[in-house]
Amino acid sequence: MPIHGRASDQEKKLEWRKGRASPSAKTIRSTVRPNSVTMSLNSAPEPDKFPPVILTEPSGSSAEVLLYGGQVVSWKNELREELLFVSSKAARKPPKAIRGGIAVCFPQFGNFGSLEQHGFARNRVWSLDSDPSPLPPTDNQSSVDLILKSKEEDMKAWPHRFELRLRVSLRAGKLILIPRVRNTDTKPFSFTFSLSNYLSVSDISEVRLEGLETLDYFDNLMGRERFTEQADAITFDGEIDRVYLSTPSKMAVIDHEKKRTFVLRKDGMPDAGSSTNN
Ligand SMILES: O=P(O)(O)OC[C@H]1O[C@H](O)[C@H](O)[C@@H](O)[C@@H]1O
Repeated sequence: MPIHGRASDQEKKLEWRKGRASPSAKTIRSTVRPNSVTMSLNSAPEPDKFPPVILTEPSGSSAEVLLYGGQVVSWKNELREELLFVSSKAARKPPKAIRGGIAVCFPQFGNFGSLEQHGFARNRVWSLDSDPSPLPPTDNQSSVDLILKSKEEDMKAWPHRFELRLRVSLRAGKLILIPRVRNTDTKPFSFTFSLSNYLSVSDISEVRLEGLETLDYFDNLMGRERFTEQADAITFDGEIDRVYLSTPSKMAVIDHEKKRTFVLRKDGMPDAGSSTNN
């Protein structure tokens, strides 16, 4: 039964998940594009000592990226409309992860392993990356490069040396995230990874997700049992928490009430999670 009636600040969250090994750098690219959107790099000091990086671009859109978690916590279009959801209860400092925006889950997605839910990268303080090569240097207005390196304290739970990089670039109508993992250890390691996008939508009953038809998925609400999607598009009549397998490079989240479509594109991450969160 569809849910009717308004629920402000409801969100639709999509996750992309990947697993890889081998001692080399791996680039994964994902782009989220609403109907239209664009970003400058400024630092505005905040009392919590983790000043956000503000990206802007000429058409007036903007994004806010925190060193805490390497997390995008705001993306506004040229009309200054917020496109991402962040929980009003989220504290933007350790030790708790920020619930919302675009969370970087590494080296574990969800509870697919023995680490804390979604790994530790989302509640560590990242640094600005001064050497993003081989990616070309960015302009300072609309992109930022961040890095998280392995620390001794994390080696107890996950004994691998790594460098996790993230480039966030704002363009007209697009937000592009390029994460890269480098194994700086002497032995291979495996990991799972996701960029968890909390997209802001008007009313979840007015939203449909296209691109996952006929795919197999694990249903986290059914003991991770495997099913095959039968619907033409995913709609949300209640809580959903699934991981779809071998997903296409393009998916669309259509918000009928806001008359807005998010087009999600990805490279290098085979699976996609779909869940509702309030
Ligand atoms: O609340 P978080 O730790 O950020 O996780 C949010 C969600 O992430 C994934 O979608 C999991 O499959 C869900 O079970 C979980 O609720």
